[in-house]
Amino acid sequence: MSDNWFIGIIGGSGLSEGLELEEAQEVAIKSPFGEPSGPVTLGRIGGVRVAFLARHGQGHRVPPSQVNYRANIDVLKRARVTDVLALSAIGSLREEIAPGEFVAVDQFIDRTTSRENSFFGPGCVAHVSLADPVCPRLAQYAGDAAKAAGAALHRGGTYVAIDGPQFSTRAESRLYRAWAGDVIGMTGMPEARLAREAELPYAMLGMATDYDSFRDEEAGVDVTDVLSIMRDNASIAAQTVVELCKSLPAERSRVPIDTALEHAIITAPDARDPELVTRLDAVAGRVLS
Ligand SMILES: CSC[C@H]1O[C@H](OP(=O)(O)O)[C@H](O)[C@@H]1O
Ligand SMILES: Nc1ncnc2[nH]cnc12
Repeated sequence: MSDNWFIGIIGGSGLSEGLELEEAQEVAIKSPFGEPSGPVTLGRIGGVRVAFLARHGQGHRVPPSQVNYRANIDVLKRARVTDVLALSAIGSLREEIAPGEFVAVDQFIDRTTSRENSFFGPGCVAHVSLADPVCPRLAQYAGDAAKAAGAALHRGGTYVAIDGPQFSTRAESRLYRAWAGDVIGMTGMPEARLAREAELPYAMLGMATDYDSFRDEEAGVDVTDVLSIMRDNASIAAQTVVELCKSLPAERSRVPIDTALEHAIITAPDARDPELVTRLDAVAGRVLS
């Protein structure tokens, strides 16, 4: 029994229908940051507590730029998860990352615009470090779990986050390769930023569904191919979560990300906006109360 781990799983396009959890219970958790993508399913896998949230909602209703990333992270924090693993469909920007293969992402380039990308703001300003946006421990466990589930895994990779919903032009795809992007998706940012602000160790396993449109001789990305690879990957992704829960050590030791806000809030206590401070009760209550 590893009762001090509580794993939040954000299921992306390939996992909208959820995971099989023991003692599953669906709860609608309210957030002061608005509507999350849907209810959170709480349960256990082999004694480890798990909270599952479908990023695009049940039945994939929410497009990538309309996902309320703040509410999603806030409700997972309210559920008291200790760590967050995101499972995402990605396009490959590299010949060596073939469709069907998995990537334990470790860096992001954020090309998104107009998404709420911080819990903080006027009346409570905070600056967390994001140099290493992924928790190395969780990425290691998740990568090992993906391999145990039968995935071909690449450890490390830079994820270029775009708004979408359209796939990239050929010129954009070539540009992202020149920027040293390895994979591309529409959801990793601001999700990873917000997890850090909420002091939640975050890792992302990307499941390559296509080569992005950098190959001159090939047609561009086709969503039919993406969905077909996604369906093939879904059972490996679900098994990865099972393997992860099986592999966690009984005790969860603390990591620096657990206290990422320790010295991050720079607004003087008497200059803080009480309304915002109240909204931050789950995300930053540890340092604000
Ligand atoms: C259906 S392909 C495009 C879609 O898939 C990815 O979603 P997620 O990261 O939630 O798995 C990608 O980011 C796009 O939103
Ligand atoms: N090529 C691609 N671009 C952006 N998001 C994706 N998700 C899956 N494949 C993708």
